[in-house]
Amino acid sequence: MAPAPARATLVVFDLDGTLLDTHSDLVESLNHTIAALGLEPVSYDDLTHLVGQGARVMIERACRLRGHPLEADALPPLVERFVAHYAGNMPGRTEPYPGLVAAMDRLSSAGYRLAVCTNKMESLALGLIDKLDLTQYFDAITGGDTFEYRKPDARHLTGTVDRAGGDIARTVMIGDSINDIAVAKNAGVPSIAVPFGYSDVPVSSLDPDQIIMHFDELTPELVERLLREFATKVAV
Ligand SMILES: O=C(O)COP(=O)(O)O
Ligand SMILES: [Mg+2]
Repeated sequence: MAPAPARATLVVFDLDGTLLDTHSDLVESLNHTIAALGLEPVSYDDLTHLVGQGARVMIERACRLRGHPLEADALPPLVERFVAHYAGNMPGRTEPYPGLVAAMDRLSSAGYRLAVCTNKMESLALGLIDKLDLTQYFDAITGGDTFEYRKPDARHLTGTVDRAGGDIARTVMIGDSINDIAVAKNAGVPSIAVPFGYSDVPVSSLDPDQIIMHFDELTPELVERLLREFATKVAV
């Protein structure tokens, strides 16, 4: 019997702060949301401590930051207010980071599959990617509410890989913050960190396998080298 064809190599992207510079719209919708409680607006610098676990946690953290911890029943209407504002303004000022589209073209033409694994709500991720006309690049897009678990739980990444028809042994994860590097470590795949997103610590302290400063550096050669080096490391 002929051997089964090798499954495609998959590059999985985080969304906020990695694929897309979403900061203006996140700050604007968050401030619109907390203004309902009379709270002072937050700034871009605050965002690095607030983003990472989806809108619910971001709102909770922003309220705490403004000295107004929330009771459990206060949260759902605020989440609704955030989602309505954010979805209503998409794509707003959000745009892909420089060089992203060229990098995705380069990888796709070389036969690589691409996917998104974000802790953003799935509906917001799908809507935003669609508004920016990028949907056709991805074999799977999963959000923080797609499964019962989310980054840094390994199953969010392995579930994304399954949906994209990938192979966990031929997968690389790229992201801007601790959840992305941690999910890669938890799932046993190499990671690439970008320093231009929303990490509250320098990405080098997260111990990724590679840091790239610009998407020009994201090439098939880099992906192959990381997979090769990672396999050797694991085998030792
Ligand atoms: O929206 C968030 O809180 C996190 O989103 P990300 O996982 O795409 O960075
Ligand atoms: Mg991110």
